Amino acid sequence: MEIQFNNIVKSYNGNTVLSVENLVFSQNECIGLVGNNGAGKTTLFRLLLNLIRPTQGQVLSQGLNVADSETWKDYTSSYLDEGFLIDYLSPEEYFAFCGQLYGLDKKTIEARLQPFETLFNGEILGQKGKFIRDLSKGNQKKVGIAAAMLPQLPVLILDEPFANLDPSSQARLKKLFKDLREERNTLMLISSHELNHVTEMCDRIVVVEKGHIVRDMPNTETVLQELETYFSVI
Ligand SMILES: Nc1ncnc2c1ncn2[C@@H]1O[C@H](COP(=O)(O)OP(=O)(O)OP(=O)(O)O)[C@@H](O)[C@H]1O
Repeated sequence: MEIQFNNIVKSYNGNTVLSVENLVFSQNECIGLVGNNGAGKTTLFRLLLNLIRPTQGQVLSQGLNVADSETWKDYTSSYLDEGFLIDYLSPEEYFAFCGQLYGLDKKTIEARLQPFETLFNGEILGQKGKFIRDLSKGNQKKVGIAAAMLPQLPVLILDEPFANLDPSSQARLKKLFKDLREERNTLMLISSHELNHVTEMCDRIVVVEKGHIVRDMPNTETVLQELETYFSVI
């Protein structure tokens, strides 16, 4: 799997919010995208998922422009925000809906949700009469992440997966991500404001600042300190 940002510019009313000359994400990499509010992280994800079109340039997934080809949808799953959910469904119904898209039967869906049991903490499944709209923000996020991980596709994109989660849930989610990476080859792209989470689980850190990639580095022992210094002084 390879995703490439090729001379990308995204502007709104002449105001450039993202400008990326060349950025490549490759097979099996776990990339942590960090940056302050408004840096351009979500914009980068939205371009990659063809939710918005670049003003200039192309995002290529396996060499094909995501704006022209549908092929990337076969191997890419994502959860950016609650807009991905269907509020009037129960979590079970939503998982069934998402599973069916990928041809998963009921048993397989149940089996694949099993590892999420501790993360769900008895608050997601089996809640009679509770729909997604009735869940807390954190629990809605858990539903969205689990649904994105359900089809076990080679590319997984998650925007701020740790935000709104309590500390135990964050630790449980990290464990799920680590297990996923040990079990299968996945190109994982996650954004986070929480530097310690990304440095704990990613092998490459990309820093976005005011629409530009200002750092792109392998995760080494000194990276967390470097990032903390960087974010405390900019
Ligand atoms: N539809 C739009 N019209 C105008 N400006 C936009 C639009 N969408 C995004 N922007 C701007 O693009 C910039 C980047 O936003 P983006 O959501 O990508 O940041 P982010 O790094 O994800 O921030 P956060 O950490 O706060 O989620 C921001 O200045 C935002 O206001």
